[in-house]
Amino acid sequence: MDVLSPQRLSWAIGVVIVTGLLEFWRRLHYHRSLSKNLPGPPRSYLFGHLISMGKIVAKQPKSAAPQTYSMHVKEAYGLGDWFCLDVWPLGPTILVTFLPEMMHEFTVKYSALKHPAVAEFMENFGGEGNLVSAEGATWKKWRSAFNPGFSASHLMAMVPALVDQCAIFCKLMDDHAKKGDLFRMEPATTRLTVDIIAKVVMDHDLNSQTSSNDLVNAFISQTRWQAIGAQFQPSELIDFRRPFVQRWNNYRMNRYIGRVLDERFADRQRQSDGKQQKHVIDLALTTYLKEVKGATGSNSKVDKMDPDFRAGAIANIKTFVFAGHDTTSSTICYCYNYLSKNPNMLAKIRAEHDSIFGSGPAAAAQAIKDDARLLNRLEYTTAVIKEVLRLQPPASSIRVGEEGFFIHDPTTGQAIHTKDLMLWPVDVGLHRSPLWGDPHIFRPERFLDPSTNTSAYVPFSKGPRNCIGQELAMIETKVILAMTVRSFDFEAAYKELCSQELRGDGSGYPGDVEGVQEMWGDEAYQIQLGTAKPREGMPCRLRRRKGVVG
Ligand code: HEM
Repeated sequence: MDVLSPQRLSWAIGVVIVTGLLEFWRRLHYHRSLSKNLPGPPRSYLFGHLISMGKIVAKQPKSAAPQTYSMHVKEAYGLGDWFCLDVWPLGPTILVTFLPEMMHEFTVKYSALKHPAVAEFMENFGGEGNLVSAEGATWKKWRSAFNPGFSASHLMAMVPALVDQCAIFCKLMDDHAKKGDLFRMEPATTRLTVDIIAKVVMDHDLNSQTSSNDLVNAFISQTRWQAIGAQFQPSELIDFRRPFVQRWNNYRMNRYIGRVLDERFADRQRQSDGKQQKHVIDLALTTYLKEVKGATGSNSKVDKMDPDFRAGAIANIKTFVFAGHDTTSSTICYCYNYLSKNPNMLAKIRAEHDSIFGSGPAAAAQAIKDDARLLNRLEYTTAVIKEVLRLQPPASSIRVGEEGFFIHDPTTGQAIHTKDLMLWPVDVGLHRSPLWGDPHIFRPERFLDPSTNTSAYVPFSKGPRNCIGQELAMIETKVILAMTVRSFDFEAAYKELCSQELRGDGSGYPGDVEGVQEMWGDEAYQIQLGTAKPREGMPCRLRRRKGVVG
């Protein structure tokens, strides 16, 4: 008998189709049962919340950052401060919360595991074992190894190097001011912050502000080709070039960082005094050498790096370079934008810099180098940065629920079983919650008032998985503001998006002027590009302030 007879083939195909449909239906039923008794927008059995979500997304600017959608869903459907979004099969069933008490339950009181979407996102920016998505013993090992690299004393010691990078940035901004040209601020702050983080993490000069650097070019390309799952643009999922470009970029990053790591390892083997340094790269090597020598009980030199260790170290250095620049660069852009729109606050921050560094901006760099502790006196500047991070937080934590783990509505006490839910404390929602009184208003003074309730303020997340680089981010943003806000007047130039100067700048931004062009009255709304960034890279013009030297 013919094994592959037409009848048998039809039966086989039929069985596969029916099995597939049954499996689809089983999963659909399971996901719908997760969201069945939870609050959320109007829902249907077949589409879950997809239709309700789609209506909201359609009213937003085309490439708005997904983290902003949940706020609009809440407003449009009159929901409370936590609710469910069942978007299966496009994604997992999400429990969104804007409540600090609820977030506390799964980030501080109990640190739930990161959602698999985090590892998927980090795959192309870090890789296996990276600190952001690693768990358990691997995370613990790396976090405790790297913590000393972010101690206050080490960061203060790094300040002169930061000032040198900022001086290059000031020179570039001065050139723009002299030309009076139209340019995008985000690519410039990205190159500044990536040069800073490479210095802090690898003790290495990338010089990307003034020349082309392969590592930085690979990072920028990787961000543009975004990991699947970070953007809700279906067209991106079907671009056949994506996996090839991402792999190529990963190869370039690994090759570059691998070379720096190998050189450092060789240098270290040459140094007989085993000089203790606190750059992330040195801390990684110290951990390794301790492990190897501990295991063999030997004091002799270790000639070769174990390939597994080397891959883990590269993944983590890459992660630091990514996480350390992608978020801070947009924070700096937003600082300029908010200050330019609020002249009273601009005057206040300038007055603070005058009083602490003396009246000429040129003197600030040397003053900071001489005494980095001056940065601790910048109270108003700190409040401005905090307020920028409140309104425009670049990232949130995303966790996964588990069997037997419940979180609670703090008002009603309702217990929610978290199994198979994505737990998303959306920073934008927490930061624009009614708890703040005037949530959509830029008012740095709130952070100077001890009576302000800041429990919902979580730009760096909370608990053991909070941001390891938060102090560095604050320090570098303070340095850059201290060295620039008194020299230049900044003006966002969204009205000039169609200009040839921007269209031909090779930045990759789309120059999109179709459809809705603002969110919460702000044209510089966040889009998703790596982490959340100012739309169109914040086109702007700079002018040198009249009568100011330096
Ligand atoms: C304004 C700047 C920054 C913001 C808003 C920010 C925000 C965050 C947030 C929300 C998390 C938690 C992510 C999660 O739970 O999945 C995080 C984690 C992390 N951040 Fe930052 N970050 C900033 C700057 C930096 C810098 C400068 C560095 C590098 C030195 C850095 C390195 C990291 C790392 C390695 C983690 C993972 C920590 C862990 O899980 O142990 N970040 N950051």
